Amino acid sequence: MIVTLTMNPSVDRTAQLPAPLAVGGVNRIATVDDSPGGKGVNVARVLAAGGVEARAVFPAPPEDPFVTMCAGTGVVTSVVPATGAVRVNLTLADPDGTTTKINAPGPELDAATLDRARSTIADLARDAQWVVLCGSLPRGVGDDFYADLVTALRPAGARLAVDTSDAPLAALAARLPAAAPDLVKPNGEELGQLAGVDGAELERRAADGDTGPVVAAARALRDRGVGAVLVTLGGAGAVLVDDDETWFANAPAVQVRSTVGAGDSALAGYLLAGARGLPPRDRLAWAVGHGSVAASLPGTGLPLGLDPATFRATLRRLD
Ligand SMILES: O=P(O)(O)OC[C@@]1(O)O[C@H](CO)[C@@H](O)[C@@H]1O
Repeated sequence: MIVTLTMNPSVDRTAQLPAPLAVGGVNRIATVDDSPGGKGVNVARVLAAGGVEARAVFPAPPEDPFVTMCAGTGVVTSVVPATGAVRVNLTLADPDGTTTKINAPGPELDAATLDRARSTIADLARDAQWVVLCGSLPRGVGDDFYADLVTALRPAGARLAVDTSDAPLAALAARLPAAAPDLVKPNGEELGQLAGVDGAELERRAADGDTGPVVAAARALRDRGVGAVLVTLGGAGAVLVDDDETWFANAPAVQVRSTVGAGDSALAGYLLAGARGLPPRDRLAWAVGHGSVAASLPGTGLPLGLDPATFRATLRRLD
């Protein structure tokens, strides 16, 4: 079983605009769609559709519409009882696939909810192959939350993945190697935050075809105890440093309709390939395959049950 934890889940509301977003102007909406989101929820949905037993853990009031929305997707959940309503995150989708995301802060969590979340995840970790800690932390949760959890869950034996950004990511970086996860999945900017280098420069260089700085930063993280580093670089492809192998994959040419959920789908693809015992090369191919299909779907569209024969990334070994 793979367990995901999303401390700040969200109803993802996608407003499809008939014309490009006019900042400061009046914008009309063509259609609106709501789906259950939050990084760990997305990961669990893709895993379950790929045939791997998965469970999404998140705090929410048990009667929150978000819980019903999740049930409608069939994803298995453990709801940690909380009081504040689940946030609504807005995606403004331009006709050309450009997305503008406006993420709400989410409800403040109290100490009792945090304790319940920690004990729920600790119980589930005992029977899990992976525990995947995902997304931003709402108010009331200290920046060290993930770093503390990685340390606390280590004796349970499950492998641990972290996909977050900003302050919680910086807190994790400050605690390496003691709190080193088995897997991190940063984008270029987050890799910069983790490795203490300029992420915008990493992304610029990768977009120009030079993945050298990304590879160097990812390898530096391995040297600091992180098991594997899967870096998603959007249209510039992806890099995986894993099992002492370094691989690059180009981004398959797809018509991008919404990048929301693409990183989560890439992470799920990596885990799906791993669950089949496949080597790093295939883990990266599956990651990129899932990520690119997600990017081709509107809103928080997820690749649910893909045929691996359709993965078209070109891979290059870099070591
Ligand atoms: O605010 P966070 O937790 O960083 O990100 C939340 C979020 O943007 O991440 C998912 C896409 O990765 C969406 O389903 C969701 O709206």
